[in-house]
This record gives sequence, structure tokens and C-alpha cells, in this order.
Amino acid sequence: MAFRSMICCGNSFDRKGEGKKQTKWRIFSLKELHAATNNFNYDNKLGEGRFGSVYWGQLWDGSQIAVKRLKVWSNNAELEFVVEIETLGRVRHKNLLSLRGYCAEGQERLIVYDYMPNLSLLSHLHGHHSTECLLDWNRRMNIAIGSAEGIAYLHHHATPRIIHRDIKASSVLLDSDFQAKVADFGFAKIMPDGATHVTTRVKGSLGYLAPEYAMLGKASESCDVYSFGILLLELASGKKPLVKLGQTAERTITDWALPLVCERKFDELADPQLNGKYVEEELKRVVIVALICAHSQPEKRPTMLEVVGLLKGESKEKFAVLENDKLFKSPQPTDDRSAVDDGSDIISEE
Ligand SMILES: Nc1ncnc2c1ncn2[C@@H]1O[C@H](COP(=O)(O)OP(=O)(O)OP(=O)(O)O)[C@@H](O)[C@H]1O
Repeated sequence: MAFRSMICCGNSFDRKGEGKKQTKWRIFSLKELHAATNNFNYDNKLGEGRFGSVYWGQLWDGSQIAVKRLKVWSNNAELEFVVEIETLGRVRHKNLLSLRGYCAEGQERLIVYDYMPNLSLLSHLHGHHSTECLLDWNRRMNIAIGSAEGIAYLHHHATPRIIHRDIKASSVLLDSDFQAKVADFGFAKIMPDGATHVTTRVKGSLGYLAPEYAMLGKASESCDVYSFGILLLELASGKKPLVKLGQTAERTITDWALPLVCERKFDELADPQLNGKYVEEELKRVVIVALICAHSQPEKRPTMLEVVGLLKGESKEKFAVLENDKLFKSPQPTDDRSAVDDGSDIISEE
């Protein structure tokens, strides 16, 4: 199927502008989704997550969709599913992936989204598209600010407020203009316990979990801020949240980045794929904000609204204070080194 290679580098791909026009929220029939996805054909499969598989599809009007077919559900949870999905469906922001609708027939639970032609940040940083180097510094900055704005909207403007709980590179999708669309918000909450491979208390992903969330299982906005900090470091450096140290050992991306920041070696933090083409001031801003977001003490982390201002360079005085935080003074006091231990050893990958 041709769509697999249809990576989109500019405006021209989205001929009809489907990605931009506001689509009406509605209920889909199973029959319609079968037709759109060629009966959930393997060739249409975009990928598989913990909660189910995602398929590319095309509706009768030509618009492209992504259909998430959930794995585990039971007949009697239909009402719960519909109520939660209807709530999420009302959340609209330019940097959030809108839900177009859903289908709940028999045991089937499906969620329909707009298809994002440039796929996820993960695929550009570490996956299929990482060698194509489509993420120049300007795009990365836009993605950083856009995704921060999307999450800030969930925390501060959505009613009820939404804690994402699973911010990571694969949850940030990219539209035809490489604008960030944060996906899967509120999703960890609506899935019944047992449908994920992590513990039933903690529904996040390895390497991105705030230490207090990993240990106590209590989600809050500041846990999202922590995960966002990890995502920012990943975006700037091209490194994974857990950096390999030989065959078995791993260290967290914050453990790797913090000493470099203390020694002001910002050039060593930049993704080599950028070939030195980045704006130094912005890189420094992203990395410092990232490490403050990933502070071990939740009360030291900024809010997402503050993060937006900092990334945009609007809060110069606040940034000057952060830059001189004791976290960035070399040598590292033991307390602050633990800032970067995400406590992820309590979660198994299986
Ligand atoms: N709207 C979309 N447009 C394009 N690709 C999508 C869309 N939604 C999901 N995908 C892709 O489908 C794949 C599976 O997504 P899914 O959200 O189920 O899992 P995940 O986020 O990769 O992992 P997990 O859910 O386990 O945390 C990913 O590669 C994702 O990039």
C-alpha cells in the first residue's frame, strides 16, 4: 500500500487540506471502518501499541483516517467507554490530535483520528525516517513549543483538566506541515486495568516516568512535566530516554545530559544529525528547561504554561534564575544526581 512511504515534507501533500479542516465528531459503523481499512488489512497497519493496533484508512469522501482498534474490552464496559470518549472528543486544540469519532459494536471498540502523514516524532528521531533528517532545528523548536502548548491546554484549559500520563516521542504526531499534535491524552485513564503491560497503578512508559509516579502511582500534572522534559532532551539530542552503555547497562538521558550542561558543553548535547546547524541560544534554552522539568522534586518543576513561556524566550528573567540553579553547578551534589533516577526499575517491560 502506497501510504506507507508517503512521508510528507511540506504543504503540498494534503491536497484537500483534510488535516486542517475541523471534522465533525460522529459515531462510525463497524461496516464503514471495515470498508475504510480494507478489512483491517495487515498492509494498512501503521503500528501496534499496548492498547491495540492502528490502521490507516480512507473514508468514502477521500479523507484519510487512523483507526485504533482496542485490544481488551468487555461488552458491559460500553457505557464507560462512550462517556470517556465523548469527553475526550470535545477537547480541541491546534496541537492536540483530534478524535473524529468512535465505534462501539459488540466487543469491538475503535477510535477514529485524523491521519497524520508525517507520523510520530519517534519515527523521525529513532525509527524509519531518522536517516532522512527531516527535522531541522527550526522544526524541532516548533515541535517543542507546539507540544508544550498542547499539554498546557490539557492541564490548564480543558474541562475537566486532563493529565496525559504517557507523554513520549511516539505520542507526538506530525501533520503535513510538521506541526506537533499530541495524541493519546486521557487514554491511559480510560483503558481498563490489565490492558497494559505495566503495573496496574502506573500507566506510563519506561524512561519517561517521574520518580514519584513510578514509586507511588499517583499521577499529577507535574508527572507530565517530567516526561515532557525527557521528550525535550530527546528532541534536542536525538538520544533515547535510556542511553545504552554497552551490551546490558543503560543510563538515563538526564544522567548523560546533566554533566554536559554543568560543564556548559552544549555543542556535545546537540543531535549529530543536525550537523552543527542549530541556534545555540535556543538549544541551551531547550536543554536547561528540559532538565528543570525532569527535576526529582516535583515542586521544583515548572508548570506547562511556564514551560511554553520559557521555550518561546518570553520569560528571560525566569530563565536566568533557572540557568543558575544549583542543579547545574558542577560537581553534582548527590541529592541532585538522584534528580535523574526515574525509578523505572519497578516496572517490567513485559
Ligand atoms: N493519527 C495517526 N496518524 C498516523 N499514525 C498514527 C496515528 N495514530 C497512531 N499512529 C501510529 O500508529 C502506531 C501505534 O500507535 P499507538 O498509539 O497505538 O501506540 P504507541 O503510542 O506507539 O505505543 P503505546 O500505545 O504502547 O504507548 C504508532 O507508530 C503511531 O505513530
